[in-house]
Amino acid sequence: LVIPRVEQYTFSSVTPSSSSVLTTWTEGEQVDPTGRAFPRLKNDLILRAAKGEETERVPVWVMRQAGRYLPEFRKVKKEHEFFEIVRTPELATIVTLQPIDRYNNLLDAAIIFSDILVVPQALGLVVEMLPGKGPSFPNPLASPEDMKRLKKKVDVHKELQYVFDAITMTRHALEGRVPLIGFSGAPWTLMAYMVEGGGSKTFSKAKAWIFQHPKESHELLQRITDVSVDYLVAQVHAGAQMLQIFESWAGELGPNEFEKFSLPYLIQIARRVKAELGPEKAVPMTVFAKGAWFALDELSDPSSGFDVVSLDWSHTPAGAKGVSRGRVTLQGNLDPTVLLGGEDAIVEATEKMVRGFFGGADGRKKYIANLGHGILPDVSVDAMEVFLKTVHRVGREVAAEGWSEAEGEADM
Ligand SMILES: Cc1c2[nH]c(c1CCC(=O)O)Cc1[nH]c(c(CCC(=O)O)c1C)Cc1[nH]c(c(CCC(=O)O)c1C)Cc1[nH]c(c(C)c1CCC(=O)O)C2
Repeated sequence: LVIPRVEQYTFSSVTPSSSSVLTTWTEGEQVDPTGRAFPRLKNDLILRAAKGEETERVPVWVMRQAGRYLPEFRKVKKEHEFFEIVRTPELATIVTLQPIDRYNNLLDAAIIFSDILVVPQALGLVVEMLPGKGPSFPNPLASPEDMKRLKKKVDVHKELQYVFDAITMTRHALEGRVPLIGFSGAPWTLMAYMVEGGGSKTFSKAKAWIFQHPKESHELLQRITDVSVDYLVAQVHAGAQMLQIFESWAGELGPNEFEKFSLPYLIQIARRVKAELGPEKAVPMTVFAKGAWFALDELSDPSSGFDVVSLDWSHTPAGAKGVSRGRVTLQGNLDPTVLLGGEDAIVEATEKMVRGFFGGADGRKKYIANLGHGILPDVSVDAMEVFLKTVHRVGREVAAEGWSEAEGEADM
């Protein structure tokens, strides 16, 4: 692996976008919950892209970047169970840093190693991670009656302090190399797991709930929302510099049901988290509503409260930009299986994507490269490197072309 030299990013060459919504980002010194100063951030590229500012290249990170495709992760997994890693701040820190260390200077963000299912656990449900099978709830919510089993009041500091400790520890260990992303599952996706008891082909149990028991479904979604707001706010206090909400099963709902059972809770989360943090502490928020191509217009509306919309691979860059109309930063959206296609396929698809989202008259801003869903376990570490390097190269090329075009115009 060739490790590039440390780059310095200038703050002065960019002008803040007038369309950056709702928040300001604290650029001064930030302290952890004990009052100890966090290391100064050396690479704020992704935060500037989220704010809508022009960037000199394209920031990039990858969903599930700390995961089974990494041999160093599999090594940790041999000795420790999944939720043991999640609950042990030292282990979560080590694993979060693995891709950052391996792809030194190629990744522009770290995402805290945890899982969306810690919130159902905090609500009182048992969740196991079965090797090779994924998450499993021994006692899912079979009917609305079962909601009695959920904790009425959840103190996130009592139930999930290990996540906050992992965030604080990781933020120190990162030494300001890249920002740290916190996350949570969106209410519908968590409800789907809580009712189905695990993954599902049809989600027929969870979907039957929303049609048979709409009132109780809203009650459940609201309870998950309330915990999620506290959970996300506390992640920022612990040191998270950006937040992503994973609505992984959005596409299981049609547009009408998404409108009722997903979107209102996503918006509520973004608005309440920002209101509770206030303008001084608010951080950029990303929504990933997988499969909800029909909701891009609404999610791009500044009133939704999101700064970044993460796209799956069902969008073309031109199509997504046409609908989103520069109101938010777009993130995504390479089909994760392209990384199984070999170097030529990766370079070609990545180049097309980066030029599509970052190029053009309105380009050089509002774009963060990522995959359209998590990286697959059978991707090689070299394929990941090809993807990251291609994003860097093409992003710089597009930015340079843009600047010379602008100079050309000024000459005329
Ligand atoms: C739906 C969902 C889950 N978890 C998550 C989502 C939303 C994102 C998405 O849609 O992929 C989110 C998640 N899960 C994990 C992270 C860590 C941070 C990262 O590197 O992105 C994040 C952000 C670790 C993990 N979460 C899980 C692993 C694999 C654990 C193992 O080694 O067996 C990791 C690294 C397990 C998990 N956890 C979950 C499933 C369905 C599975 C099993 C399938 C799989 O392995 O991908 C629930």
